[in-house]
Amino acid sequence: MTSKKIGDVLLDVKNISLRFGGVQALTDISFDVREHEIRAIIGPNGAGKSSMLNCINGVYTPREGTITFCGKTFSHMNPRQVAEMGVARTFQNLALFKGMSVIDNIMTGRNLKIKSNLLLQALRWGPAGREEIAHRAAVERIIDFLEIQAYRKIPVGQLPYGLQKRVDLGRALAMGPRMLLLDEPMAGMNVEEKQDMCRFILDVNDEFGTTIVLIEHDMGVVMDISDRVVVLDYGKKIGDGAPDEVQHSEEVIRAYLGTAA
Ligand SMILES: Nc1ncnc2c1ncn2[C@@H]1O[C@H](COP(=O)(O)OP(=O)(O)OP(=O)(O)O)[C@@H](O)[C@H]1O
Repeated sequence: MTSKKIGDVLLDVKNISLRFGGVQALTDISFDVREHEIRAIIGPNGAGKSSMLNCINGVYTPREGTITFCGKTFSHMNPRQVAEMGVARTFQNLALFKGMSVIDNIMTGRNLKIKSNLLLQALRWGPAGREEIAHRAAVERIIDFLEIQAYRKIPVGQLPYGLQKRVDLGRALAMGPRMLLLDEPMAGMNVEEKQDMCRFILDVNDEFGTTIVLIEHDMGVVMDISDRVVVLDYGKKIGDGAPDEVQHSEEVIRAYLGTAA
């Protein structure tokens, strides 16, 4: 789609299988994500998309298979370790503190980067004070980038849903990720909010060089912004390729696109 430079493989998912009791959520899934790519994961409800994302960011431990990120292979990893390796994530059902302001919510994304101890932070003394100033500046840059300056001090719970999703993106960006996992970033949005979110995703990818893996149900969005698409159905991979290829695959049309609303 664009002339941007796609790099080497950043994430390599190999032969991942995952079960929940009697439910086979994922069966032998393999795909890769290249540096600077926007990679979509699509499929009908219950296809295994969120489970796949949860395997990548260490929330679920797959029964079989490996995940290699930045050349490091793991089969067991907790979410904190994954975050420390540079993977951030947004959630389908927002993971924000509704009573806290926009700025403080985004600041929580900096937690992993804060080095000074709690007492020094509380006193805002010496290095802790300087560190806090640097983190606040980073948060302000994200607020400007996402064009939410007017809402900085407002409790997130008072904002419309589309803006809350933008704050959730800001929280993830505050982690300074190399790869961003977005779980249905446009869900529940109106057309205008979707257009805004698309623009921000493309800008994050372009300006920060962040690699993006997203789950999305809106086919128009997926086809517009993705470089490559993985298609899951009943936990199996049934398609993988450029949006055009995937769109014209008979198996994909039968399983998903043909039945899309
Ligand atoms: N924590 C869990 N415990 C038991 N079963 C689960 C759990 N999470 C997911 N499943 C099951 O695994 C399968 C895949 O679910 P998953 O949520 O990954 O699909 P999805 O493609 O993300 O669906 P949706 O588009 O509806 O969000 C489904 O059959 C689901 O019921």
